[in-house]
Amino acid sequence: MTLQQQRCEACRADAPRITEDEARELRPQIPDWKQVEEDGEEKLQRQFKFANFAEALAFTNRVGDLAEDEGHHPALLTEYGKVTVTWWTHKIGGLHRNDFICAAKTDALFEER
Ligand SMILES: C[C@H](O)[C@H](O)[C@H]1CNC2=NC(N)=NC(=O)C2=N1
Repeated sequence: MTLQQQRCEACRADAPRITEDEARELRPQIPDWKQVEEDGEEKLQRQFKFANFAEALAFTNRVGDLAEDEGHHPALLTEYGKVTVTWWTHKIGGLHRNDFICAAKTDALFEER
């Protein structure tokens, strides 16, 4: 199954961080995302461009709905014509498979907008 077809699992504090090998295998499915380190935590981040603020806000709310459906939540920065989405797993202070699934699902929302 592709990442977009998978569902997030309930993340637990003792959940395993994604391994470098797994990440390397999954990255081609989310080519527009970059892996960043912030406050010592690995995160996935992508900036989406829009025509104006209203479209950026509409997309923001759809990502919010996705987050609620999956029980997994991003950081969202909404600006005029831009939305920066950052996924990581707070409980483990780093990246879990869930974050790759949610990044792929976020791309699907952008593509079907
Ligand atoms: C109780 C609730 O399910 C947990 O706090 C969830 C909520 N959403 C979450 N989102 C993210 N990104 N990481 C988490 O660890 C997390 N935990």
